[in-house]
Amino acid sequence: MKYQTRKKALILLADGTIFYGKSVGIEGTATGEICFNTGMTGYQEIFTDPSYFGQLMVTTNAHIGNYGVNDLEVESEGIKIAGLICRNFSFVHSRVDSDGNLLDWFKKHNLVAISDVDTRALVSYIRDNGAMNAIISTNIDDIQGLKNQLANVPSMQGLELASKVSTKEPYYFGDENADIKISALDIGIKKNILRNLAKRGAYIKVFPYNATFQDLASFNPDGYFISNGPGDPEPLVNAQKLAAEIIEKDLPLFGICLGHQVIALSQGISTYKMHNGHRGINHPIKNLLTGKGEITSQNHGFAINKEETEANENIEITHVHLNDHTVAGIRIKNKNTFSVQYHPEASPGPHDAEYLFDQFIDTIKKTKELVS
Ligand SMILES: NC(=O)CC[C@H](N)C(=O)O
Repeated sequence: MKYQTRKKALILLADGTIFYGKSVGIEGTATGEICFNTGMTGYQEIFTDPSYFGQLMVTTNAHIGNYGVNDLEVESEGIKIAGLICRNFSFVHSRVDSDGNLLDWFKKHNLVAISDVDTRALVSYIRDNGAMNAIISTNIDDIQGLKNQLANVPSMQGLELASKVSTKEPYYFGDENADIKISALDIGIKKNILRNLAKRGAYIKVFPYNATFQDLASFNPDGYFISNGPGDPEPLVNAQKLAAEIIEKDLPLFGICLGHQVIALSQGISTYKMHNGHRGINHPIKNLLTGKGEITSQNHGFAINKEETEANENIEITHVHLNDHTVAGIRIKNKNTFSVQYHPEASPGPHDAEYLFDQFIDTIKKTKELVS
């Protein structure tokens, strides 16, 4: 498609600010909370990460689409972001193992995407003014109509979205003859978490968001896992109850991101909406148990309350985010539960934190030895 012939498109923020750009070719309107990801690679993994459900993504990488798409580089079936806002959109791509073009993939999923936006100005604006809802559209003439539509978009605070992306039916992942069995609660699980567990010798049964402890326990697992996912963790009362039960019974439990927040809530620690979340693949973390630094992949807009965590004598803070000192990891003292706010499975991102999967498998093995 010729650059000059593309339709004008706009981004209208909840505070009335407007940014203009050009449609990449799919006409329409999309709404959600606007957020930005600073990763320089991994757009396809980001677009398919269920944690982004309900969010309009601004990519700070100046080029999107240049390496095409690959059917294997997905974190779930289908695109999960609500819409894309970028600087330069590549209508041609070049990469030996790509299976196709990003625009064709967007067309297949009917994703509204806007390019030629001054993303540096937009990101600075939302960085300074905080997370907010927005609407993007190729119908640029009826601003009042768009404002009315935007006013009806629910706020991310208090929003339950896990049920929208969770599996409807339980399913299995990995080798059924594996030594270790894990029951995973899917509140928006990324595939690479399952790949990381399976790679370490686990056979996993994945359960829907509303499964009970009895459901998960019926698989006779050696360990339990609570996944990442979209939305506010607070309304996820079923998952919190499940976490509390697993912890109470002192069974091995690992939680990532939304799962980490659910575990904290189950122990009476509150969560809050951050001014702007952490979304990128170079976030520095300090592991307080080893003193070592890690560069990590992150994607979250909520966090757990630090003062309450420090004051809770059953919980130890194991990791902190070095940019803003928010809590990045916890463990329950004298129990086999730990969780992190970031993404050890990366995809995209660095692999510094993969040791957490080893730690989980070791915890499971030790508990198994004690039981047998
Ligand atoms: N990646 C995630 O699990 C995100 C958790 C939660 N939806 C948040 O924004 O904080």
